[in-house]
Amino acid sequence: MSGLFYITTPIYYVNARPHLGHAYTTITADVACRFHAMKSEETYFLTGTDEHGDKIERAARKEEMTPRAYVDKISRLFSDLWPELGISNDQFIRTTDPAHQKVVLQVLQRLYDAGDIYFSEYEGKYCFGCERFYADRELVDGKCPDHETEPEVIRESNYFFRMSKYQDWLIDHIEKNPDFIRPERYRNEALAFLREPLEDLCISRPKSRLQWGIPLPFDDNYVTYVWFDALLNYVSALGYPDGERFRKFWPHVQHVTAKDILKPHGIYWPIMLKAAGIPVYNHLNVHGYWNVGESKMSKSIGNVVEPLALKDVYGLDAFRFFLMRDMVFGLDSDFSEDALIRRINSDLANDLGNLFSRVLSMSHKYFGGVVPETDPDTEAELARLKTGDLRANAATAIDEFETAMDGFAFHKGLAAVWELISRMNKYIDVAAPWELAKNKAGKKELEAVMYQLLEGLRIVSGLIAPVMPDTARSMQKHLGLDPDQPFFRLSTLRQWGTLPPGTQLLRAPRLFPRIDVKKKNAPEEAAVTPEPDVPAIRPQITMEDLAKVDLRVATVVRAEAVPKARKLLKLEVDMGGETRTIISGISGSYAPEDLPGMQVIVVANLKPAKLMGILSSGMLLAAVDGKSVIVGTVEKPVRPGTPLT
Ligand SMILES: Nc1ncnc2c1ncn2[C@@H]1O[C@H](COP(=O)(O)OP(=O)(O)OP(=O)(O)O)[C@@H](O)[C@H]1O
Ligand SMILES: [Zn+2]
Repeated sequence: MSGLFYITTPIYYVNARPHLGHAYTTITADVACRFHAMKSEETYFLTGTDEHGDKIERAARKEEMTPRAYVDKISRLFSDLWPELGISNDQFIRTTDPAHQKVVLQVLQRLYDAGDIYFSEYEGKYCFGCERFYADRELVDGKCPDHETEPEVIRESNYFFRMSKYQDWLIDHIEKNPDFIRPERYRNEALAFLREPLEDLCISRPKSRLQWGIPLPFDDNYVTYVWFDALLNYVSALGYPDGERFRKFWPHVQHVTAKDILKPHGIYWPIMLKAAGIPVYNHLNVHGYWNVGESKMSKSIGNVVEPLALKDVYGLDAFRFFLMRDMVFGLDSDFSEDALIRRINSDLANDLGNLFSRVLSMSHKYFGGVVPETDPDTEAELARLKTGDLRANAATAIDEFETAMDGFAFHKGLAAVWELISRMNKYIDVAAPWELAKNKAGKKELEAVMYQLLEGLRIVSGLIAPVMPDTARSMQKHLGLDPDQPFFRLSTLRQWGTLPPGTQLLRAPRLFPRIDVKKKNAPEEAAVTPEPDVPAIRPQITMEDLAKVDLRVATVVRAEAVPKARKLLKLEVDMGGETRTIISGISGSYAPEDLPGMQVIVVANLKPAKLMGILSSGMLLAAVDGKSVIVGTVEKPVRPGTPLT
């Protein structure tokens, strides 16, 4: 463990107000930061705004403001939003900050002196919407792929950064450091890009065309264009080159971005760092897009969702939980309010909320709201007998959570916690405390059962803290713990038996009110269980009908995306004695790397069919709940090929 952690978000371009996409990236960084604090690391969290360029000049003109007044206004929309979303950033940087501009000048001058920046005339196809030149091969039918307009041919003299010189170095670096860009699909994308010769990067604009930028230190007729200005924020914020914070945190840096800026972060930035003699970052963590229907949520398209509006209706923690749980980090995800409501009702109101209030209510009923004594022998005996071993389940959940969160697989980290919650819910049903309470002889067992459940809740409350800090604090408070003490530390969570017997518990709260799907916008006050709509049961069949279907357990060996298909994955599964290819429409809910090793249930005698030109021999069983698809599996590992009867 390094003991230090530095995380950054992209600096957002201030030509429009923030939307859910920006909120997602920033919440992601916040969750990662809080998680590392749980590991007792010292953390530093940077976000900010990118404030130069002609899109901003134009946006300001449209509002009849000076660029300065305009960027002040929009930047404030971002900096004011973050506290509302529970973002714990240590610094908010603006590329118009004088200290930042000074660093940009220093680095540019150094690279110019070293011969890595040169002056050259350039003729090219320029898209004014994108503010960049396009190579012919990047155009679609001769048009800009984003704006669908034909770029104009313009001739210009400009300054260029000699990126080509560092191409081989970068390929080697990415190959030697498999986690440098993650998840893997983006590493592969970066490597694929580097298979083509890397062109030098145009880094300036003549002042005649753009004034709103940092003037080049070696030529006053030009201003810096985009990347040197923007990317250097990650070091200038730390007081590069001599700042104490730079020395301390830079060796531990991780960046987070969406895939739209993979190229600048995965290619330009490491090369800029290398050329400037600054150590290269540790990890670039890249996520996909929130889509609305078929399109990326984006301010240019105008299909944006306001994060504050959702937070105000559904509550901050529920909103943060939904974003972290529903998106597989790295893949695209469809946003819908219905999906958000489903998550709140099932995972939060039902699974977690009910568990918490059930356990607290029973503790009040049986022990007057005081944490009971317990003894290890009874606990061990219970685990052996019938009820399952919550202590072992909790240890597994913590390990899986830690591994997943370290690797930015937030959805998996939360799934591990919900697995523990589900085991605790089952534990109550099996242990049936209400039966034990009926006679005196059951007292010791009852105490042990309730103690384990309370201890399990303490652990759950700690594990959810990075994603749902307010709920975590509330749970801790109700468990009689001082929420200001470092109970969220992973090391404390690992110590089974930390909750002191004799602690006074508070009355059970309602952590998450169910949302009435019909009334939607208002969280409902009462009612606990009814589930959202499920399809009607189909007509009856006989045993003979059933016997026709051959269901087998199979183990996934390999999984990959099917090119050009949005929802399909190609799986190789081990059926015991034979390996089959199965195409399955689960890519919206699973990343290929999630699947190898997972045991699935396959309809083994389904007639093979071709999907996207690939023969699929069999079908995976899965629960389809709206847009989320959950693969059916077996409760314990079994031999591949085992039939289900
Ligand atoms: N749909 C989205 N899903 C996830 N993240 C997004 C989304 N849109 C924006 N972001 C976040 O914001 C960053 C880009 O910000 P930008 O200001 O360019 O937003 P935008 O709405 O995509 O703008 P534009 O429509 O002009 O491309 C991304 O790298 C990502 O961090
Ligand atoms: Zn364009």
